Amino acid sequence: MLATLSRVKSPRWLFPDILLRHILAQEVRRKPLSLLSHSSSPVSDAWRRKVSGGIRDVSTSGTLCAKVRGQSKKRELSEKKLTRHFVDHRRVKLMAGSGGKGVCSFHSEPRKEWGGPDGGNGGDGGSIIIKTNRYIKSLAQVVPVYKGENGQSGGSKNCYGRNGSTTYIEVPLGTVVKEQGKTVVDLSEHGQEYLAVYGGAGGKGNRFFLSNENRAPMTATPGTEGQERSLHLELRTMAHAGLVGFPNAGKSSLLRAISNARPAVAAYPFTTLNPHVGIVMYRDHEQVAVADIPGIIQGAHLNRGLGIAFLRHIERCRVLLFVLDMSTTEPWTQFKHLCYELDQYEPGLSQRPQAIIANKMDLPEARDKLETLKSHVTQKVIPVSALTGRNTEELILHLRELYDGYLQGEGNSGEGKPTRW
Ligand SMILES: Nc1nc2c(ncn2[C@@H]2O[C@H](COP(=O)(O)OP(=O)(O)OP(=O)(O)O)[C@@H](O)[C@H]2O)c(=O)[nH]1
Ligand SMILES: [Mg+2]
Repeated sequence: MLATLSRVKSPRWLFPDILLRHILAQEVRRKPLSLLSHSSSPVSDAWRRKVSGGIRDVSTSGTLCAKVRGQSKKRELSEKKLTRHFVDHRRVKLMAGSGGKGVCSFHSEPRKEWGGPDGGNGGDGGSIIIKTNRYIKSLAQVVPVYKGENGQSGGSKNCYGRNGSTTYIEVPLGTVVKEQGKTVVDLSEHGQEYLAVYGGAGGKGNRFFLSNENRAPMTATPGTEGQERSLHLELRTMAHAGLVGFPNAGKSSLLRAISNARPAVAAYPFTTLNPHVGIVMYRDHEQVAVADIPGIIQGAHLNRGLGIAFLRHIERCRVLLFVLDMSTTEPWTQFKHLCYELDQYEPGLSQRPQAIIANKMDLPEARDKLETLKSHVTQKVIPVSALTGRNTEELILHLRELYDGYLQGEGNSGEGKPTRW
């Protein structure tokens, strides 16, 4: 091709650059690199360098030219970072928009002496609505103060002011709205709305006051102030089952073993600082949500350790899985302490349908204690090893039994029913 070009001695400018680049690229692909460098082509080296500027001589394959990207897998947030992102309670001040003021004006037109009143009403202030969204997982995006949009003032020529638009505060499923310590509403369904503050009514223009007695009213009223409220939003994680245990008992390891959740695991207490929810999948497509919460210690209700405030996250769990570390001296005492702390948070909380998970059964010291533990408790004890995954099937099956029992029993009453995931 290049030979042809040289033979006809066509001036370079006859070929647009783009065409020449294409021709040279074809040539480059066809010839081996060694030949290209010693090519006897009449095309000058400088020109060749120019037209092949954008062409890679060595590789013309798309894969090698492509930008090298890192793995597309989303990086997991560390527990410390997650603590910054995961906010489970917020105090908010809500101020609805005020109504726009009504206007006093009279129609004026040439040769129309008595036009009459034509002042329009003001628009209503915007209300503020709290709405649940299942795709939001924390209250982090909720800001401390919300101010609704004010209604616009009315105008002359009977123009009404525009209403202030409604402000929506999106919150996760399971948000409880409290005012002065009392629960106002429990938002547990996707798309559920709670009208928290009403916008003020728009004022009336003087046209509104026109009557047979008063043909030229001068009265126009200002809009009323929007409602104001201080509310406390509290998130209670929605899960069917909750893992309860002392720090280091292996709750997070267990959740990793039975579900797709990836909470951090480490050999020191209080690794988990935020609740994590994992979904256990069954063959019939049933899904059971299991929540891993921070560890509880003896005296947690006196604010020892991390306290028990995070127990709000298992308040909605209908099934409790007590995870005991079988390598400790007296796992059954741990169980008693756990029940006591739960009852301190909410009397009767420890009485929910439950099972005891005897974890770390791979350790030799654990095996001897299993029978003693069984003799101390009446509940079903499931020996497992979260580390090796041994006997987790029994746990998964028993969890399903507890879940089905809940669905047939009190679950059908509807009250406090956790969402299906
Ligand atoms: N040998 C053995 N070690 C385990 C087992 N399960 C968990 N561990 C270890 O116990 C340590 C604590 O495990 P975690 O899953 O972080 O415990 P946790 O209960 O979530 O702890 P906190 O988040 O602090 O409450 C880790 O070093 C785990 O590797 C088990 O079945 N066998
Ligand atoms: Mg943990």
